[in-house]
Amino acid sequence: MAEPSIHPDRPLGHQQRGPVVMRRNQVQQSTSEQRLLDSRGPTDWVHTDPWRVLRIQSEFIEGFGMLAELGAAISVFGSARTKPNDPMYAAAEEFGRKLVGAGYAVITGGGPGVMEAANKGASEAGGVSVGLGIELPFENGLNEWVDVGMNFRYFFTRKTMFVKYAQGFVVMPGGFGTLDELFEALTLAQTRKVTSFPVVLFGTSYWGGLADWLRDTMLVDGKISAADLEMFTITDDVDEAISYIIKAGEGADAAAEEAAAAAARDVADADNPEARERREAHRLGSDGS
Ligand SMILES: C/C(=C\CNc1ncnc2c1ncn2[C@@H]1O[C@H](COP(=O)(O)O)[C@@H](O)[C@H]1O)CO
Repeated sequence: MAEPSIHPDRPLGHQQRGPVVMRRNQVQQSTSEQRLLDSRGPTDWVHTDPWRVLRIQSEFIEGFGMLAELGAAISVFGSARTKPNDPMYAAAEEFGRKLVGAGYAVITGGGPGVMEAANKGASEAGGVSVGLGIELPFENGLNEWVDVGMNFRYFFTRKTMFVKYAQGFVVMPGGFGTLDELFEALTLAQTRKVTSFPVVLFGTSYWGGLADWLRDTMLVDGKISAADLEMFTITDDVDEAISYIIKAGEGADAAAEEAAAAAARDVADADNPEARERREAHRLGSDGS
């Protein structure tokens, strides 16, 4: 015997799902909501790609939500293995403190080593100390100096946050993870996927060999251009690094203001072409050309 219709106003053998009509043997015996609320049934869908896409989306949403109002920030990258007695640990801590002094929030990977040191310096200086952690098989969790943090499941979502919310990068000595983050930043800037930002490689003896190879091999072999080598600077001086970042930030602000003024002029000129001609004539007259 047929089950009674769950929609008293619709006949058996007829089903409407949004704009879709189903009749006769196409009628589903349960509603979407029933299936959503029913905990029985197969669970392998949690390991399927469509479900992963939703998890990835939710990481972007959580990350964007957490960082949207962060303000100016600098990402500090570097080895997870740097010990507290290493001079680079002290330097990263100094970076954390001085970046906060210069008005920046500090973003790290939220892990141990250099990340912990930079978070410690930033937190102790009373600034915003951000940790974007990553779930790893040998999970350590966020270091204790992270004041605003999130643990990401996916490296690529997390890397988007490092780039989207930072106005510059400090790269301390590190391994594969650090190189990955450095070259992601350089590639995005080189391909104009992001506005160019300052990148400081800290530690001349550590990074010097890499810089030499980039110049003597990559550049000579035509795999990069000379301008690409100007996307970063190398130093052993924290104050010099911070001045470089601040100066680049001022340059970027001035360029953004000029671009906004030019856009406003374009809009005004579209309404008033004579004003544009007068301005152009004045410019040509005043520089003598
Ligand atoms: C290796 C150990 C723990 C790893 N824990 C990490 N937690 C958070 N972020 C990490 C971790 N490991 C690497 N990263 C990211 O890569 C960069 C450092 O990698 P490297 O290979 O050590 O240079 C760093 O900036 C992080 O974003 C146990 O000690």
